[in-house]
Amino acid sequence: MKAVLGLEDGEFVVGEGFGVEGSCSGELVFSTQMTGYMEALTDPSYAGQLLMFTFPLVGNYGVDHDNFQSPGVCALGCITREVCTHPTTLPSLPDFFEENNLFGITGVDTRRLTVKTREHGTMRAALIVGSDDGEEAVRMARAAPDVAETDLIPQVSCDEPFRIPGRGKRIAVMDLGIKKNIVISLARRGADLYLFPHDATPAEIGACEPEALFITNGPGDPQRATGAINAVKHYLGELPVFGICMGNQVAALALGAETYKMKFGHRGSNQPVRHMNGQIYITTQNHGFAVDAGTLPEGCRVAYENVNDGSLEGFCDEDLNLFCVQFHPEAHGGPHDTERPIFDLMYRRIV
Ligand SMILES: NC(=O)CC[C@H](N)C(=O)O
Repeated sequence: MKAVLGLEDGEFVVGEGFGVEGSCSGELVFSTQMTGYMEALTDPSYAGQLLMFTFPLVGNYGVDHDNFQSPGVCALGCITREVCTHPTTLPSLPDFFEENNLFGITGVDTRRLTVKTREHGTMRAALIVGSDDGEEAVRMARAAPDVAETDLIPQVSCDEPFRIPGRGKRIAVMDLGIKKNIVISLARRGADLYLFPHDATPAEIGACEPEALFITNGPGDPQRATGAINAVKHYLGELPVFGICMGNQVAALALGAETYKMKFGHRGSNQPVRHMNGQIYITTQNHGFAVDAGTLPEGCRVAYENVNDGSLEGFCDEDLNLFCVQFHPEAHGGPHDTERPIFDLMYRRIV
């Protein structure tokens, strides 16, 4: 089956399709992770994006549902150099894509397209499976809305509040598209979790009598997370506030700081961050927006920065008991270096 990937700059690449015939368009992003392709594809923060892997072989250990970070694939499409059709025991990625009506393309020089994305900045793209009409793919790419104009959070947030009971501290979680392993990391510490939809009001959140507020990861522009920004504004200083990834950005916005769109973002399981004490950690990341550290108000302290580009990777405010990170300490996929220090620190801060 033919497939074609079109870019907004007019280039198109013809390859071999997998999954089902059809098309999608959105932002083309690359991940440098070497494993963890199912964790990434099912990460709700990839909603609205076509996910391209720089690692040349994807799917070589099949599809294991234990790795899923949400019930299904959230990325719009999957772009690979080579996809494995015969993993040893588990179902193959192409078979899974076919059964679940998903779009994939293989035979693409993803490293070249990654270099191009790094030079040009993130582009809109369209993937058509079942066709090699490159001109049409380019047209679709150019017609795709900008990610900052798309309401992605409601697509992946829970519809109704729900509880994941634990014997420990009560944490209200604003679900902007939470990854399963964040739930696991919090539950492992005994947390009694109350999850709320993205538009829950402070009063609705308050009904569970939380001892802390946690803002999750999520897709798209953090400025669209207005419910979460309001919740942080409301509870800041009253409850400890924690955030991961979009949660970090939301907390900064609630404090009056600014976020910006990065040229091509950080996505992968090999992103080095430096704690301000000098220690380097290798982290999992998936973000295209960042907090402008220079706009953080007085009282906030930068806790982590990215080793590659110096961008903000975490900050805290001791007086307000606020602590957030831009990277993903829950990993999955990726190294577990920061799971214990970050989640232990967050949990210990709940008094
Ligand atoms: N993983 C996330 O929470 C990503 C946050 C936001 N969507 C960004 O791209 O920066």
